[in-house]
Amino acid sequence: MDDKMDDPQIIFSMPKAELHAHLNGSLSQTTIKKLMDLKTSHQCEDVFQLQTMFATLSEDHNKTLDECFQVFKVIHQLTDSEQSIYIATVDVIKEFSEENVLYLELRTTPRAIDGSFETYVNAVIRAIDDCRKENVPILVKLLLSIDRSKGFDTAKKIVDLTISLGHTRNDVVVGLDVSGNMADSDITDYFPLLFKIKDAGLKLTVHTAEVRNDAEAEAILRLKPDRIGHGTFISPSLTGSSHLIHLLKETNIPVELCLTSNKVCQTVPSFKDHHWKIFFDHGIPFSICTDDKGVFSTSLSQEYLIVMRTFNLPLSLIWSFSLRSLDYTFATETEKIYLSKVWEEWEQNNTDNLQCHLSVKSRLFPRGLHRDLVPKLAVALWIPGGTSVVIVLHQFLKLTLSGTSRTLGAVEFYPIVYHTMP
Ligand SMILES: CNc1ncnc2c1ncn2[C@@H]1O[C@H](COP(=O)(O)O)[C@@H](O)[C@H]1O
Repeated sequence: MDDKMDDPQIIFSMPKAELHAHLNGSLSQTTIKKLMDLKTSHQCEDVFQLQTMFATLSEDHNKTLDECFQVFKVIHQLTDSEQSIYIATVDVIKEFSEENVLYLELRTTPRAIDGSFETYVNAVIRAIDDCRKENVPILVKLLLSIDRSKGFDTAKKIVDLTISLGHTRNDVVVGLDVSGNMADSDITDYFPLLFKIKDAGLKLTVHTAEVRNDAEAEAILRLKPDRIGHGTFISPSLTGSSHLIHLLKETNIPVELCLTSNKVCQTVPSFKDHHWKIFFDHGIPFSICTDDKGVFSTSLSQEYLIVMRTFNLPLSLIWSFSLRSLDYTFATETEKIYLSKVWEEWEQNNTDNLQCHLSVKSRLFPRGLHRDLVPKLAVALWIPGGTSVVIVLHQFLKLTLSGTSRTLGAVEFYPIVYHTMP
C-alpha cells in the first residue's frame, strides 16, 4: 500500500455524502458547551453530567444501546427552545461542511416546543435556509423521524407534518425516518403511517435489525423502504439468517452503515467483524454514515478511514463508495447530476492519488450497471495476487493502463482495486 492510501487528509478532502445523521446525536462538544451556557443550573441539572457521560462513551466502549438512548434524553434537555434548535442545526451543518460533506441528509424527531411540533421543525428549516443564504457549500435535506417508543398518536402527527411540509417545502423536507429503541414497540403498528408516506410520494428509511428480531426485519424488508439503517442482524455472520440477507439482496435496498456507532453500542464485536464486509461481498448497496457523530465522537471522514484501514482498501475504492452513495440520496435527479459533476471534478484533480496497483485509472464499475453482472465476469479475470479485473459489456473500452488510454470496441474494463480479503 503506498502511503497516500492511508492519508487521512485525502479522505478529509474527498467530497462525501452523509445519509444517516441524527441532529441531536451530532452535536459537538463545542455546541454542547454553547447550549449549556444558555441554561441556568436550575433549568437543567442533568445537563451538567453530560460532559462526564460523553467522556465515558468515548473512552469506554462497553456501552449498550439502552445506555446510548439515555444520553439522547439528556441532550434533548439542551435543545428545548427555538433558539437552541436553530443553533444546534447551524453548527451541525457547518461542521459537516468543514470536513467536505457536500450533501447532508439530516434527520430529527420533532418535539413539542410551546406545544407545537411545527415550531421545532421550523427552527431546523430556518437554520438550513440561513446556511444556504450564507453559501455554506453543502446541500442539506431533512427527514423527520418518528421515535417508535413514543406511540402511534405522536407518530401520526409527525407523519402528517412530514406530508404537509413535503408539499410546501419539498426543496428541504424529503421524507421520514423510523428510529428509536427497537425494544420499545412493534414496528408493524406503524405500517399504516408508513404507507401514507409512500403514497404521498415521499422517501422512507427505517432503522432495521439494529438488534436481533428476524420477524421484524423481514416485515420491514417486505415493506420496501427506500433505504434501511444499520441492518446489523441481517448479516449471517452476526447470527442473522441467510434467508434475510438473500431477501435484502433481492430487494436491493441500500443500507446506511455506521461502524463506530455499532461498535460502541456493542451490536458488532469489532470493526473487523462489522457487517460492511458481508454486505460488500454480497453486492448490497450501502452508504458509510456517522449516525451520531457527537455521541460517538466520530466524523464521516473518520468512518471512511475506519473502513479503509480495517479492510485494507485503496483510496480509489473508498472514493467509489462515496460516489456511489450519491445514487442512494433522496436528492432530485438534477441535484444528483450536479453533485456527480463535483465528485468527478475531485476525481480528475486527484488522479495520482487514485491510481491503483495496476496503475489503472478506474471506477469500480459504471453507475447504472446491474451489479449482478459483476461477480460472474470478475471470476473469469481473477488475477492471482489479490487484484481482479471486471469486464462488462458496455459502449466503449476506456482503459488507462500505465498512462495509455485505448478504446477497444464494445467492452469496458473496470478493475476491482481492492486487495484480497483476508
Ligand atoms: C445509536 N443508534 C440509534 N438507533 C435508533 N435511533 C437512534 C439512534 N441514534 C439516534 N437515534 C434517535 O435519534 C434521536 C436523537 O436525535 P433527534 O432528537 O431525533 O435529533 C434519539 O432520541 C433516537 O430516537
